[in-house]
Order: sequence, then C-alpha cells, then structure tokens
Amino acid sequence: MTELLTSAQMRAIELAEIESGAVTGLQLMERAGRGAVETALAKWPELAKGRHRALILCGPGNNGGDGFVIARRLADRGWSVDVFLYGDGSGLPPDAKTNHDLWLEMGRVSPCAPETIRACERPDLFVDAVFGTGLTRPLPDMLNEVLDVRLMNVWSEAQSIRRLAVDCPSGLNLDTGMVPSDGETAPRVNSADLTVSFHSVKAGHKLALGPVLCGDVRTVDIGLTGPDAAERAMVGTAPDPDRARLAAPEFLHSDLPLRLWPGSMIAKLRGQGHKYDYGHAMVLAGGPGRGGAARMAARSALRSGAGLVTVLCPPDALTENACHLDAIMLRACGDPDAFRQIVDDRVSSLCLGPGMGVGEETRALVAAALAHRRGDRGWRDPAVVLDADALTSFADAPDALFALTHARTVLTPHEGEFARLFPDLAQSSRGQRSKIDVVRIAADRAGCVVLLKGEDTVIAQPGGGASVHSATGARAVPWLATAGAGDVLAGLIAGLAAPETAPDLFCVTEAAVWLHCEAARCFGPGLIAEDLPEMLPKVFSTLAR
Ligand SMILES: NC(=O)C1=CN([C@@H]2O[C@H](COP(=O)(O)OP(=O)(O)OC[C@H]3O[C@@H](n4cnc5c(N)ncnc54)[C@H](OP(=O)(O)O)[C@@H]3O)[C@@H](O)[C@H]2O)[C@@H](O)CC1
Ligand SMILES: Nc1ncnc2c1ncn2[C@@H]1O[C@H](COP(=O)(O)OP(=O)(O)O)[C@@H](O)[C@H]1O
Ligand SMILES: [K+]
Repeated sequence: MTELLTSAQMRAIELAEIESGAVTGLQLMERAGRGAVETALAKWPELAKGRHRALILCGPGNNGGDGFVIARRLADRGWSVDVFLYGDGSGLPPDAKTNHDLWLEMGRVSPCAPETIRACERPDLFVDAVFGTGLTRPLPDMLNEVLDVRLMNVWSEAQSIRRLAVDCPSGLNLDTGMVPSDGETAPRVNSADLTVSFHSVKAGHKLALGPVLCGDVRTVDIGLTGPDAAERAMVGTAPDPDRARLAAPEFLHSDLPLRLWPGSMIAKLRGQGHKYDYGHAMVLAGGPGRGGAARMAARSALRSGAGLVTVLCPPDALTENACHLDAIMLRACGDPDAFRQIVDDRVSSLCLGPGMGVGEETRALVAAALAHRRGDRGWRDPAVVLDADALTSFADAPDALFALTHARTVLTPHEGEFARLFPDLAQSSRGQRSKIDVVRIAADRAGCVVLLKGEDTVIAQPGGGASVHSATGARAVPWLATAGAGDVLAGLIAGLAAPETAPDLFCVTEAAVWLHCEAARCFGPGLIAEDLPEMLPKVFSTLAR
C-alpha cells in the first residue's frame, strides 16, 4: 500500500534527509527535474525523438526550481525553451536560485504575463512549475489566466500540446485536493495530462478534484525512500495513525500481487473449515415492499464469504422475502425482543440500515445489535455495519448512536447521511479541511470505523488511521452511481468480516471498497446494483495472482 503524504510530512522527510547529510536540497531538485523530464518523455515517446519546443512557467519557490532544472535538461536535448518566472529571481530560495542562475547561462527568463505568453511560439510541451506543496492561498488572477487550459487555444492544434505539472497543477492544494478560491471569482481550470510527483503520492492527488486536474499521476523516486516509509505502509496491517494510505495493490511504486492484497484480507480464499468457521452474517430488512436493499446486501455477504446469511424481517414481510431467497435463510424479527431470541452467539456480523425505514423501530434494533455480545466462547463481538436508514434514524440525536457504537462497528454513510450525523463536518461546512481529516474526526467522535463514500472513499478509525480508495482514472466506475450500490457494499463488509479468521475490521473494510469497485469494473457500463454480487466470483478468481 502506498502512503499518502501531506505537504508538511513531505517537507519533514526532505528536511530530515537533508539535515542528516545524506543528500543536499540541490541534489533532490536535480533528481526531481530530471525525473519529470524522463517521465514525460517515457509517456510521450514522440517527444523523446527530435527537437521540440517547451514553455515553462516557474514559480517563486522550489517548485519553480524544478522548472529551471527541466528547462536546462530539455535545452541539453536540443529543445527550444521559453521560461517565464512569476516573481522576482533574486527572491528565490537558494536551490531554486542556483538553478535559475544556471539556466540564465543557457537562456532567458521573462516575467510571467498573459500577453507575452500568448505571443510565444506554439509549444509542444507546457510545463507548470509555479506552485507545488508550498501553495498557501488562492492563485492571483493573473496566474489563473495563464494557467487556464483555454489559453492554449491561441495556438494551432491546441489539443495536442502536452501539459506537464510538476508535483501538481498549480492552485491545487495537495492536502485536500481542493482548489482554494477567494470566493469572488471561480478558479479557472488548470489541469494537466501528466503530473509528476516526488517520493510519494500526496493526499491531494487522490482526493476531491485532484484526480481530475492531475491527469496521469506518476511518482519519481528522488532517493528519499527509507525503511521507515516502507514499514509504515505495510500491507494488511492496522493503519499508521499519522499517515493515510491508498487502498490499492501497490507497494513502494510497484504493483503488489493481488493475492497479497486484497487476497489476504479474504478469509475464505485461504482458510479451511466448515460453514460456521466462516461466520453467520445477519442482515435486517424493512417491511413489505422495501426488502430489496437488504436482500442485495445479504447476497453480497454470502458471495463474499460468510458461511451462512440470514435475513431478518418484520413478520408481514416474510412472504415477500421468501419468494426471493433460497441460499439465504429467513427469520421473522420485528423488534428487539425477537432479535435477542434469534441472534445467538454464532452470529458474527450484522448489517443494518438498507431499506429498514427511518424511525424508532430501527433505532431500537440498532441499539439491540450494538448491545449484542458473543457470550462466553471467547469469540470476537460481531462486526456491526450500519448504513442508510440505520444512520438517518439517528439524525436528531447522533450522540445517542455514538454512545452505543463500539470498536467492531462500521458506519458507511454517503455525504448526505454523513451530514446528518456530523453536520459540522458536512461538505458545506468542511472549509479547507481535507476529507481525510474530517473522517478522522468523525471516527474519533463515533468511536468506530467510519467510511465516507464517493469516488474518493475515505475510511478512518479512532486514533487517526485512515485510508483512501480512489475510483478514478483507470479505475473510474461512473456506472457505480446506481441505486442500491451502497447496500451491496454494506453487505460486502459484513460478509468479509464474518469469518472467525477475518482480519482487523478496518483492513476488511478497505478490501471491501476495492472489491466493490472491481466488481463494477468487471461488469462495466449498464451495471445495476443486483449485478455487483454476481461479479464477485469473477473478481475473486483474479486474486490468486
Ligand atoms: N525541498 C526540496 O528539497 C525539494 C522540493 N521539491 C519541489 O519543491 C516544491 C515545494 O517547494 P516550496 O516549499 O518552496 O513551495 P512552492 O510550491 O514552490 O511554493 C512556495 C512559494 O509560493 C508562494 N505562494 C504560495 N501560494 C501562493 C499563491 N497563491 N500566490 C502567490 N504566491 C504563492 C510562497 O510565498 P509565501 O506564501 O511564502 O508568501 C512561496 O514563495 C515541491 O512541490 C517540489 O516541486 C523538489 O525539488 C524535491 C526537493
Ligand atoms: N461515480 C462514482 N464512482 C465511483 N464510485 C461511486 C460513484 N458513485 C457512487 N459510487 C459508490 O457507489 C456506492 C453508492 O452508495 P450509496 O450512495 O449509499 O447508494 P445507495 O444508497 O443507492 O445504495 C458507494 O460505495 C459509492 O462510493
Ligand atoms: K506545479
């Protein structure tokens, strides 16, 4: 798994390495600039042959310093290079100043202004080295104008001008994935075809607008990778409280075999035993005509590996459910008393919410589920997945829910449900806080794992451990925005968490989100929620690799 660093963490790593004497800032900058050029030429082999023209915008910090290295490296290859500087060359930090001066021995630096940039000859490569991890405020209007992709239209065949961003498209906050704005003018669109980042991916590359603006994100090793970084991002272990990670089969810039992750998170792929060893998952359903959501969750739990799955529904919904269920068992359960009689100590996971209805009855069943313990056999308490109506039923009193939740609970809200439980952390109130940070706060407050859905799904547990799953780029699955997809995810978590040998609940939840997305990718466009559980066998069949 890959670490997702904040800008401050990246600076701290660089500083520690420089202070240790292992490397100088100038060496790091040279490697960064060289790495950006090599990565761009590898992506666009047509630019690796012959001489081309680059237009490079440099900023007043070290990101600009990388830009001067890139200018020098391209000029060495015979390219024509136009360099513009935002700010004053004499005010550059030392390493950037050194590279600025080295470039001046080879070419010119012009002040950054829209008119002069538009008057340039058409470039083949446009390089944005204005701001990276040091962005502190919204871009000034002039920079918004020159970085706007539409400026390219002054040149012929604008579509074929390649846009390379150094560390990020300038204006993007690498902690949040948001583009800060002064609220008066909407920020313009600065997007790149290729973003070359250094040492490790930053959170902002994967959150919010980051994936859309950055294009293809590649990471260059600039020699900072140490055992510390490797160990902290270990696969399948509980997350580091200080470092967020990416829920993806990657490790230290390389692909990880799927059998190691997520394969090792799926008990049934590696275990032995009878059905009870794989646990009994129970899914609570709503009244007549509302059972579809719970049935899809139940099917997903059974497909993902629970040994047994039972749907519990109010007595008047028995006939409807019986018409639809075969391998999944069915019991009548309309209130907490019935729940306590039915749920024995072999029940190892519970899923509540999909289609249950909002109100007192659901609140009472949620309370009964959260109070359930496994008894004297020494087994873990059941995992309790709360989604949809189980969350909305507590909109008026979220603290009442948080008083009941325990460490084996997962809340799986979408943004709307999240806003009901955590109004001060809702998207509209989030300000410049990152999605990772608000989900961390939510997990601390709720005392359990919280998963906030989206193309950038964030999972956090109390104490700070956090993970991001990014359904973007090659893993984009817009067709997953379909009614019931969330119900299937809730069931998938319950199913993966049910076996006695299931890993830690946070790790199971991470794997579930990846598998959910993978099932959608496997099916492709046209997907409806019912298709997701049916794709799981195909996904599992790829995990031996
Ligand atoms: N350190 C290393 O060894 C290595 C670093 N590397 C590279 O360095 C980059 C980080 O460099 P950095 O810390 O200098 O920050 P950077 O992004 O250049 O910007 C800071 C400057 O911008 C200014 N500024 C900010 N926002 C602004 C705004 N909206 N409008 C106007 N001005 C604004 C800010 O001004 P201030 O806020 O201080 O007034 C300051 O002058 C990193 O992304 C990577 O590319 C690589 O070479 C690897 C080795
Ligand atoms: N555009 C998208 N790209 C990737 N995943 C998506 C997208 N839209 C929705 N999803 C995922 O689909 C699921 C939808 O869940 P939810 O909003 O609870 O739907 P429902 O309540 O209809 O089941 C979540 O896991 C979410 O992350
Ligand atoms: K940049």
